[in-house]
Amino acid sequence: MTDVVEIPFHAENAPRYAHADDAGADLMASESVTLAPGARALVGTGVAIALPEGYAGFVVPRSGLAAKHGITVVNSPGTIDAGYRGEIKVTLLNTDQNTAFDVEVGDRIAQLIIMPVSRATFIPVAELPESVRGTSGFGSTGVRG
Ligand SMILES: O=c1ccn([C@H]2C[C@H](O)[C@@H](COP(=O)(O)OP(=O)(O)OP(=O)(O)O)O2)c(=O)[nH]1
Ligand SMILES: [Mg+2]
Repeated sequence: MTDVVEIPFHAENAPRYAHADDAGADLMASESVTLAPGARALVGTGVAIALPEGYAGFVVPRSGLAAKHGITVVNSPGTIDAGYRGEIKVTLLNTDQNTAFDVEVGDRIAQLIIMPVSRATFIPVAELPESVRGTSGFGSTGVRG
């Protein structure tokens, strides 16, 4: 890690890095919920933070829950704005079509990545500068290989 950002928080359980050099700090559920197959739920973490100006938090899934149980975050990455002082919540989705998933209080349900972000000034122009890609996209280079 290159820099350490100090982030005031308000909660019982702080987001927690499992290893000192992890990018994501785990977020714990503050409530229990059962996700039926294919169901989603907005799950509280009990955590509120005050990010410094110029930073954002991104709520992303945990790969273990995804690979083993099909649990993901609907709006991944969920964006935590620097000015947001409310509780961080996680929109969990159970993509498994057959098996329900139980979330217990204290379970690590997602992780929070803190990143510096740029603010843009959008400048109206008649034409955009040329580029190699131009307007090609959406599989223009082929979808396999
Ligand atoms: O996964 C998420 C995403 C967002 N938020 C909180 C923090 C964020 O700053 C705020 C607004 O998020 P966003 O801008 O993504 O939602 P919106 O639907 O555009 O709501 P708003 O109109 O309040 O901006 O909701 C979460 O707690 N979890
Ligand atoms: Mg918004």
